[in-house]
Amino acid sequence: MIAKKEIVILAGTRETRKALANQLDEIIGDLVNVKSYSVEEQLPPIIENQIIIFSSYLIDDEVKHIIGNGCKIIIANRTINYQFIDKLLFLPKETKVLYVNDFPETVSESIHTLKKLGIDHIHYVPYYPGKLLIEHTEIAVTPGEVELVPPSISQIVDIGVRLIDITTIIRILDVLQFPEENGLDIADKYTKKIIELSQKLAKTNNKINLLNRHLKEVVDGVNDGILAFTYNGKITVFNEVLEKLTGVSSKYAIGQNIRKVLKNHKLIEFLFSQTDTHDQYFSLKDTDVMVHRFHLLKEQSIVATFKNVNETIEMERAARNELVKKGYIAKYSFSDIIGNSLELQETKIVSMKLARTDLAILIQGESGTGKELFASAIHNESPRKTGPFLAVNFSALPEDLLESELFGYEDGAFTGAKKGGKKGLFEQADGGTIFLDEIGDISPKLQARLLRVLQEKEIRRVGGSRNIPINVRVIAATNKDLISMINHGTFREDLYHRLKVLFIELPPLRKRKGDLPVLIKHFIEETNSNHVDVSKDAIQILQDLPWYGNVRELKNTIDYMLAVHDGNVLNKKDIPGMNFFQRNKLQTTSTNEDFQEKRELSLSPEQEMIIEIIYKISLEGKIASRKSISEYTTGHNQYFELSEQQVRQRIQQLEELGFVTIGVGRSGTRLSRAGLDYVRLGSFEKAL
Ligand SMILES: Nc1ncnc2c1ncn2[C@@H]1O[C@H](COP(=O)(O)OP(=O)(O)OP(=O)(O)O)[C@@H](O)[C@H]1O
Repeated sequence: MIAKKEIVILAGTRETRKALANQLDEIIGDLVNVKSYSVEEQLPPIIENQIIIFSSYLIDDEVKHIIGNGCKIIIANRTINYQFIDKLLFLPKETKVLYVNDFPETVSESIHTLKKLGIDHIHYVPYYPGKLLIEHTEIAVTPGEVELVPPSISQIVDIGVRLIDITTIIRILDVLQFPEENGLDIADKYTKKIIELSQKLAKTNNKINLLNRHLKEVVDGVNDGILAFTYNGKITVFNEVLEKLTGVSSKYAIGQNIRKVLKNHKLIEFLFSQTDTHDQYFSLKDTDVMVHRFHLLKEQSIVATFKNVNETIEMERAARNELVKKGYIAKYSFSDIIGNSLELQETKIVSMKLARTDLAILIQGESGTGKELFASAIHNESPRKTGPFLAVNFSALPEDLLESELFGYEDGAFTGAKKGGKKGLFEQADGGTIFLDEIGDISPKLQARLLRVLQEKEIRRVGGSRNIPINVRVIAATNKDLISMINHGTFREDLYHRLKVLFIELPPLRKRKGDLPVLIKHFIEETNSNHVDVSKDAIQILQDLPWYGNVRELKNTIDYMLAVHDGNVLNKKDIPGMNFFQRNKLQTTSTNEDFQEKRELSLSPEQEMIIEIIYKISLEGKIASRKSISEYTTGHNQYFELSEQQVRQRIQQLEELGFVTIGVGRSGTRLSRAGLDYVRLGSFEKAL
């Protein structure tokens, strides 16, 4: 085997030595052995009879002492390292860069090569150690001499050590006396490297195109018009929405000067201005838009967005409708309020008339009489029926929570406040109705705030400083006697008058028992149990009950009976036991109730029934003994069935209350004056 020929590389620095040795190894390594030394590391003793490559003529002085006899010196022509050239190609046009190398000669040589190779879109400022930095640059470009870059420069583009050019390589082969084919082969290898670079660039280019397409789709997909232009006025982004808004095609607009595309001088002035940071309204063709813009300092560009104002209003409306969907909807209308009694019919007729005004309404009525039902029906009958209907219950929430629920809060109003603040119910009910349920439970602090809202028709969020106008109709409801609260100083009279511009009083169910059969039928139908009937005696017993819990209690009773009944009929056995029912009218704040009211407060339905029985028995001329009372209950209503022992207990209680007197021996029990009054005043009209 013939020994491989050998060449020696002598370079100034280790970096250069390694890079050049690698390069030659890669290209002609299969033909020659490559040895390499650098001045910076250690040079060999005298070299004789060798082909020596100098990395540059500049090292001549430093290496000439080791060059012995019979050596052939080739000074390498060096060119830019094509592998990293893309780093320069990606720098924007006209970028000023500091070109850093070790000597003035290498610097000017390199810059010359770069320009000759067509990489002339950037502006090179020469720099080598010892040179004064006069011009300010942010980017330094260096062929592997990173440590020579002045520390003031933050961004370094290392384009790698300059490589030996193809002419030098061909010369080396020539001196080594390789045949011509070898040279061609090498040239191909060299070209292949350059093609690889092109491939790399093409790949990057593809990626960029893809990214650009993607970005264009994103920008076009956005609902707003988007515009970007350089400080010189050249348009770089012009999306589809903006095409529609302006009637100008993006193909024409992009690359064009903004002044040629948008004719509205005020708009252009606004887009360029740096002082006014607020958004502004403009008219584009026939659309009103809200324009927002910001500067991209690094890109020396301005970006602007154009929002269609009509669409924004439409969006707000949709958001409001969404609110309505989320339960802020008035579910009932007057046709849902069941009952044929004169009392209810009259109340409905008056309420319908009041609905059509825009005035505040106070609804008074015992619990379960349908106050919320009426409020909802009034809203649906009012001109605000397409707006939201929001209900808030003053007995359900603590004061602080109620305050922020009602009036909303600003960002950071309190710990845990949602970022960006929150709209309160008054703001959310804009254009609609707010129903203030159990208004009698409102705290003094909230009374003061509510009064101000009703007076000013403005709200101020918790922690906020601006007043927000509101357009809301107020319907309040209470089962408390607000007048007596005013007398006690617990309810503000001025607030009362603001709430009670109009007034509706809902009659309790016991005052309109005629409504019971239709209500019962309605509640049965509501559960889709249309085939179910109610027996006559069950209806009779139900009508006898005092219904202190009103229609809600009746509804619950029917639900119970439907749950426990067998077959197709609700019977008296399905009526729940006495404990199921509300025993008396809920405590109201009242000071001047009459005697009748007092008795209602203290008597349970069972006690009322016993009084009625005693009265009946005495009407028949008989003695109301424990036995006869007990028998009476057995015959009439199994749910009030009382043993003699139970009767004894009950009449003792009634005696304590002053409604009966219990005679000694066989004389039985009689109604007292109060007991007789109770029956005669007719707290309930029915007879057992
Ligand atoms: N006339 C009626 N017709 C049909 N359903 C009724 C009627 N009155 C009340 N209801 C029903 O009775 C229940 C109680 O009514 P609502 O909640 O409106 O009473 P309320 O007076 O607001 O009670 P509270 O004061 O306890 O809040 C509801 O289910 C309602 O639908």
